[in-house]
Amino acid sequence: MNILDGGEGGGQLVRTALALSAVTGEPFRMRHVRRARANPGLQAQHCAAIETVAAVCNAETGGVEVGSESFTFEPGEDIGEDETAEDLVVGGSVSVEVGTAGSVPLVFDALLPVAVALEEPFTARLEGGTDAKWAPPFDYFRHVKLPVVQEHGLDADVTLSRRGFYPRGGGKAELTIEPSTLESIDLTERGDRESLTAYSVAEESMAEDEVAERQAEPAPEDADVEVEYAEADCSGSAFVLAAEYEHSRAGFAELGEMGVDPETVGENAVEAFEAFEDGDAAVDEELADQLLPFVAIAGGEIRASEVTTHLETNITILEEFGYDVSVESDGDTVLLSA
Ligand SMILES: Nc1ncnc2c1ncn2[C@@H]1O[C@H](COP(=O)(O)OP(=O)(O)OP(=O)(O)O)[C@@H](O)[C@H]1O
Repeated sequence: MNILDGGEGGGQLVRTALALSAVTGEPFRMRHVRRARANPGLQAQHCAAIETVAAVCNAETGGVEVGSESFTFEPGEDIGEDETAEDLVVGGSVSVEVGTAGSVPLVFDALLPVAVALEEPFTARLEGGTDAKWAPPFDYFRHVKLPVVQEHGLDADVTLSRRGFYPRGGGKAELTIEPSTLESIDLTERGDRESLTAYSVAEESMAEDEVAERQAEPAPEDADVEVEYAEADCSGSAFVLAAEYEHSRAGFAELGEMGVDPETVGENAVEAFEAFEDGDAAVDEELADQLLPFVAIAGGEIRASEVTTHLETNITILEEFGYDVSVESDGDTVLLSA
């Protein structure tokens, strides 16, 4: 069994380990889960990711509860003697409640790479936060990350039936992954920008104050603007600026917050977008760390703006599963290759 140390990073190490364990069939124990965080151990969102990925590969799990700093994950509980790792990953579906506003897109992140090991389609129905803090808002997942992996051969589809904001959550979304073969992920040049779309969403009671329109006000003039007011269990808002380039994509997301003007929410995302366009990275910082497991599995090269701690710690987990990802400085950018 692979013994992993989760102490140097956050929940992303849990998600990466789950995906790779399901893909390789290699069981693992993770110790010191989120040890340096103010609330160490597994949180509801991580337990939901474990439950979801366990369902797709028939895994036996141990120590999975909120606050636990050590857990085990063993794919293929019922595996027969003459079966191989590929037989572990089964099709079907699972319904999981993340609870309150725990992030649904982060649970999807853990499941998405497992498509490369599937024999039959698998659907995960999740309930929780669709637009939660410290996580990709739903429109980032749907309009930035998912298209990138789809363009590289991953067959998956997502639908949203209800938004869920902090603190109540209650959002509902479903991800279906199909058996897929990934192509090498080569994202080293952006090329010219082909489109820019601002997705601005707010809970319906905020329409009176035109929150979604005001978030989108600072968007560049050439951006298409999509404003949405959604029914949800509590108020909340999100803004995502999604850029599509000749060879790549990038997204810049902000959540609305009490005491912060909607215009400032939009401005923060626009500033991040402008800084990105001033540099030479091919993908935004968050996408770089989220694509790493795909680069490890399929090979390829990504040009990112810098080595974030998310990238560094994620690479250590990939290495534990036998994947080799190198990081090389190249002028003002870094090249991640496998
Ligand atoms: N604004 C954003 N846009 C896109 N992705 C984001 C954004 N904010 C965070 N993310 C992504 O969310 C993930 C957060 O991972 P991280 O390990 O920090 O979170 P976690 O599972 O909530 O655990 P922890 O609380 O331990 O940090 C990362 O993959 C990061 O790229």
